Amino acid sequence: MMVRETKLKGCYIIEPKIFNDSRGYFFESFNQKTFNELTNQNVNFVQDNESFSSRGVLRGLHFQTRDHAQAKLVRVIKGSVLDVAVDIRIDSETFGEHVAVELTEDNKHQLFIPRGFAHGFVVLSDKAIFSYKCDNFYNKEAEGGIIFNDQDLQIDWRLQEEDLIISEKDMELTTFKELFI
Ligand SMILES: Cc1cn([C@H]2C[C@H](O)[C@@H](COP(=O)(O)OP(=O)(O)O[C@H]3O[C@H](C)C(=O)[C@H](O)[C@H]3O)O2)c(=O)[nH]c1=O
Repeated sequence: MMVRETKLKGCYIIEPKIFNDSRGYFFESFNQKTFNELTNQNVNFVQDNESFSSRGVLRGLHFQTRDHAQAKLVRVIKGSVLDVAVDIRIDSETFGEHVAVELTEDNKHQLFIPRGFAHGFVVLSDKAIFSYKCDNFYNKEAEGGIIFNDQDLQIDWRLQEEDLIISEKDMELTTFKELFI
């Protein structure tokens, strides 16, 4: 497993070691000991999620507030997505900055997103199965979000806006500025 920290402190790209042979492939999609050693974290994941989406679906940007904040370890089992993590830790040197990482069934890369981030992704392939681990439970009442095309965040989602498929809920999310004023 290779781990490298992004420009956002505590946010890591993980490249698992893939064992290919004549049957196909094997890799450890998560190993708590290796993960905690290489990322210097002590994360205890409690909930696994999976979503299936078609090309153009954009889920996010979402977070959970205060004690319900979630760290996530995200990956793609089928297809490809552009995964975006936004640093919304108000005391962070990279407050308001984001990383955008292509996660695909071929590269098998994973992104660890610590608590204090907003998260979203857009599907670049025809279909995508997105799988992720959370270190805190879902809490509907604690859900928050930032509109995908926020003018201050300036996220390049790669696809044309007219090709995006976004839920009504996500189209009503607030702006970054409104969150912190
Ligand atoms: C997140 C979640 C949702 N739900 C229920 C609530 C809704 O009835 C249904 C769909 O939820 P939602 O539209 O919020 O799903 P996504 O848009 O994929 O939300 C996720 O999108 C971005 C990418 C994230 O990082 C978050 O994990 C999460 O917010 O599943 C649950 O029962 N448990 C859960 O943990």
